[in-house]
Amino acid sequence: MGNERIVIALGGNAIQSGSATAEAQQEALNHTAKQLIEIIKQGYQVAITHGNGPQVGNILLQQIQSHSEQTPAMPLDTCGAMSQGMIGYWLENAINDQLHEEGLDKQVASVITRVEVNPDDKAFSNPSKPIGPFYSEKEAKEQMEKNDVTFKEDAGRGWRRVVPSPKPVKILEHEVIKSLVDNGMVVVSTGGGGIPVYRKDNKILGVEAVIDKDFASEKLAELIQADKLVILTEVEHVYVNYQAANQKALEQVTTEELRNYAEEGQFSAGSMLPKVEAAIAFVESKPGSKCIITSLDKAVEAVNENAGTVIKNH
Ligand SMILES: Nc1ncnc2c1ncn2[C@@H]1O[C@H](COP(=O)(O)OP(=O)(O)O)[C@@H](O)[C@H]1O
Ligand SMILES: NC(=O)OP(=O)(O)O
Repeated sequence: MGNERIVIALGGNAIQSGSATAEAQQEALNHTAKQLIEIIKQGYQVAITHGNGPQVGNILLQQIQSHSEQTPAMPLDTCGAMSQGMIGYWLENAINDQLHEEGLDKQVASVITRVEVNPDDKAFSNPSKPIGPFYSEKEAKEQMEKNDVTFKEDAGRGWRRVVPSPKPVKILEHEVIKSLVDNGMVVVSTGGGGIPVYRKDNKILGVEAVIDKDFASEKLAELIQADKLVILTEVEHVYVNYQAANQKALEQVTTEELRNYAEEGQFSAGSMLPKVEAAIAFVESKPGSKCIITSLDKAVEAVNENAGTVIKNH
């Protein structure tokens, strides 16, 4: 098991579990890196991806709030690139410190990753990806009246701005990422689902959107021929009847069972549903592969299939 290749997708709380200050996020990532290092120590080849919903939303707000002729606001694709640089830098520091502390002779690198999307994706006319801070319903509705922005309720947690989230089609840097992993590097890539780009007249152009990191991580896992996709989030399991009196944790589940639960509407759009869809797509793309969805603190047990929701073909 230990020499398997795994893609580990870090969810929101692995980066920002409380305050949004640089110090607090770096602290959260130091904790995350401790889990990652335990996995690396077991001999797994690890490619790390991460979300950027809170961070890219905050960067966008900073652009809007300080916009002037001298300090022009940057577009959303560029904000995505900034979030990759920022989180990649923090992760490099955190993982580097842990490698050093454990005396492991390994290097960590982060790759600014562009992900091609279809400019005609229907998602461009239906913003759905929650980013940035949470607001009350009243605040959200006031902002929607004043500005040309959309807010939606996010899985019972409050209201957030939503932006288009086209499906990832192609990871432009996947060969670079694969060759780094092949050479034993710990690689951080595809941050925030990748920077959304499209091709026009043989040129690559950025587009204002935020790709779902679970879908992009699934694509990466396929392209680098990973054995496992591990999605780390806030909850220890995927549940049916989530938050109801008869809530039940899923421990071992087939893609067929999971698809049936999804069709029953068991998983919220924009939070658990993309993870479930990514899990099904990955497991069905490669015989014998598995996807595990669990919390950050269960990551070490989960890679060995001793915790979380393990999704498999049969
Ligand atoms: N059926 C379900 N089982 C487990 N969690 C669910 C379910 N439906 C919705 N959720 C919500 O999905 C959240 C995870 O999605 P999200 O916060 O978007 O992930 P990320 O960790 O990638 O930022 C959980 O914290 C939980 O609140
Ligand atoms: N880009 C993205 O999916 O980010 P989150 O996982 O933080 O929402």
